[in-house]
Amino acid sequence: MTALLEVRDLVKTYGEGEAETRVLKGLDLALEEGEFAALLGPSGSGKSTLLTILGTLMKPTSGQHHMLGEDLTAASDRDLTEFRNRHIGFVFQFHHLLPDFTALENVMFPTAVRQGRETGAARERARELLVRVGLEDRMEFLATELSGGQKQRVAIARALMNQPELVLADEPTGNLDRESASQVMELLGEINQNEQTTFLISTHDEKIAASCRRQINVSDGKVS
Ligand SMILES: Nc1ncnc2c1ncn2[C@@H]1O[C@H](COP(=O)(O)OP(=O)(O)OP(=O)(O)O)[C@@H](O)[C@H]1O
Repeated sequence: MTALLEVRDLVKTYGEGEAETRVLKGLDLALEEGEFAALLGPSGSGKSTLLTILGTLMKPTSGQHHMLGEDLTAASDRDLTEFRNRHIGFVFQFHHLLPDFTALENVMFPTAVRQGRETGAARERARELLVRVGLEDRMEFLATELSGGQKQRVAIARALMNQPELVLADEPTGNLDRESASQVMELLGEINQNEQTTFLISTHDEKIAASCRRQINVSDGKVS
């Protein structure tokens, strides 16, 4: 296997002076292509902070960050945005769907906005993805007309729109009942198997973590 991403000696502090909180304290982590990994750790241990940095949405205070052979450590904000749009998908606990738009529009819009136009190809890809996540009969439903599990499926389809190599999921099942949670995990597992997409999934749920092939524990600012 080839390393998809690697961070070394990652440090992240929030605040300054007396208020300074050191959250990541020299964390090292490598993810191989095609991994399906759970990110575990007590509340406040820095899981979201790590995902935000791996997603290039925030820079670390210090440390190295490489992905797909690119050194992201010193990249400009503009380059990071482009890199993120091409290579990384996000799924959050609260799906952040646009309530007044349909499932199809929610999947298609981020790409359309980025491209500055709505292409037929984007619509086709969004349709395919919604079929893929089992929502072929809900494409034209408004986000508000969907169940929690269905909304999360839409969010997963949206995350896959640009065929990212890496999907970062922050508590993707945190808001779901047990059955919807295991369906969502099954779906992520299928996508991982079929498309070799790498997944890093933060969770507090031991069962969810056990269903992943690798468990990564964060404690005291490092991977233990
Ligand atoms: N923007 C911020 N400013 C200051 N402190 C922050 C900020 N974001 C997070 N923190 C602090 O960093 C620590 C780690 O937070 P983070 O959200 O990464 O933890 P987590 O492991 O994801 O927690 P949880 O499991 O509860 O979601 C916490 O102590 C938190 O208070």
